[in-house]
Amino acid sequence: MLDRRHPINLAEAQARLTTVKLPTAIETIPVTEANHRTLAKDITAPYPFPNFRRSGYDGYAIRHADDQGYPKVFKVLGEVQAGANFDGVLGENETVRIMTGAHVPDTGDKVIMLEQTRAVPEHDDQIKIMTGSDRINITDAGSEFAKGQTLLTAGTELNPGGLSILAAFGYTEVAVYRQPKVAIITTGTELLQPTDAPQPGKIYNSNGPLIAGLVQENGGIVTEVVQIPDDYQLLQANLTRLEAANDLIITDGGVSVGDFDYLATAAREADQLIFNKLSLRPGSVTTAFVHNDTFIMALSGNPGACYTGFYMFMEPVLRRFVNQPSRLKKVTATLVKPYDKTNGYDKLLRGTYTLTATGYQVQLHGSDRSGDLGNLQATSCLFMIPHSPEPIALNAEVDTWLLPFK
Ligand SMILES: Nc1nc2c(c(=O)[nH]1)N[C@H]1C(S)=C(S)[C@@H](COP(=O)(O)OP(=O)(O)OC[C@H]3O[C@@H](n4cnc5c(N)ncnc54)[C@H](O)[C@@H]3O)O[C@H]1N2
Ligand code: MOO
Repeated sequence: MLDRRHPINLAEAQARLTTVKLPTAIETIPVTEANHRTLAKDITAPYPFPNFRRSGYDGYAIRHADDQGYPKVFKVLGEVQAGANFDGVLGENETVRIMTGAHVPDTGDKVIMLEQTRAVPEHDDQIKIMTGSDRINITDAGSEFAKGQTLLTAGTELNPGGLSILAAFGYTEVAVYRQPKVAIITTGTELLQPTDAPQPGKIYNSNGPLIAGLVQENGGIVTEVVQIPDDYQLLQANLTRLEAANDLIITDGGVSVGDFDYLATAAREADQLIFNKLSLRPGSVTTAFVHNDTFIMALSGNPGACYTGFYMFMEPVLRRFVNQPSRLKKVTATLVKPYDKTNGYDKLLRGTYTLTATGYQVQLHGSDRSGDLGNLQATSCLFMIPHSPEPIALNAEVDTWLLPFK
């Protein structure tokens, strides 16, 4: 029997997904592995930074009292390399040669740059400072961060800049949100293994690598990509097995109303059905449900629908798992290429965009068909043609989502 489904629109489907409980958790990992991970706790400065008075130049450290009457010869008490410390005391017209980044002696009040000095022939222990300097050329201890100051706040997605701040304070480990473990089940008796020879009626599994790449790119850990024929027992067995070891499951195909669309059956029997019909093309059959406490995103088998469905529904879930908003940037763009078809459903098309002086411009790139995949490489945005009995006007303003990593 054909079950009645209740289509909802994109916004409603996305809103429902934000209420799904996710098994988020915090883990501690090495800082060296924390790029693009989300901080779970504020990071504070364990000590002032810099934690010593630091020379900003290669030159000579002198006392204020001696900072006059140039040109003048100073006695050089020693040399302070970056990393070294000079324990002595500067007396009248005494100096130390000091390198950029080195600890300035407590009695040094100013650093005169090397370029403002001249050697004193036959007196290696002397230096002639030719002119003074308005600038101190010393970075004070604590001038960038005071002890206890917040360096990075919880919720920050770390990048190499943030990692360098952590490293600067000697942090080796950091508390971050755990990445979701994601299993992918592709379904279809028509699917060949990559090593199989082409056969009539059969196709290679292109959505498996597509979804796996998208999950990884958006912060998930792909634990398995399973390929099964249309078989309800096999599907159930795999769902049960993978639910036990994963945070999220993405399935692909078998979600429509056909005789072998077993994902639709599984969704009907789920603990919680979130939606199983969208008033949106492609991907009207896209389904979401919770089974054995695991969120399952059932994407359409049609490659174009699989792709748009991932970005609209799965990417925000993956990002929420690590406490981050979606990376898709929603903008309004001007439709600069005619699109003459009408549709009872809203249409989400694969496009390319440019940013001009007057704003974003968008156009369909390649095919608008759900079963086509030739434009997935070049697509840089998705844009919405709202349902209407009339074709959309050229230069109409359309909702557009700029895709990440494109
Ligand atoms: N009687 C109806 N038939 C269909 C309807 C409908 O409302 N009534 N909806 C159509 C629409 S719209 C879509 S979208 C598809 C959705 O189908 P499924 O998501 O259940 O996917 P399948 O039927 O399994 O496959 C659809 C298509 O995609 C190919 N496919 C499947 N898996 C892969 C893969 N891993 N890699 C590449 N291509 C794949 C599959 O061979 C089919 O060609 O249903 C319509 N039918
Ligand atoms: O829902 Mo389907 O619109 O062809 O992808």
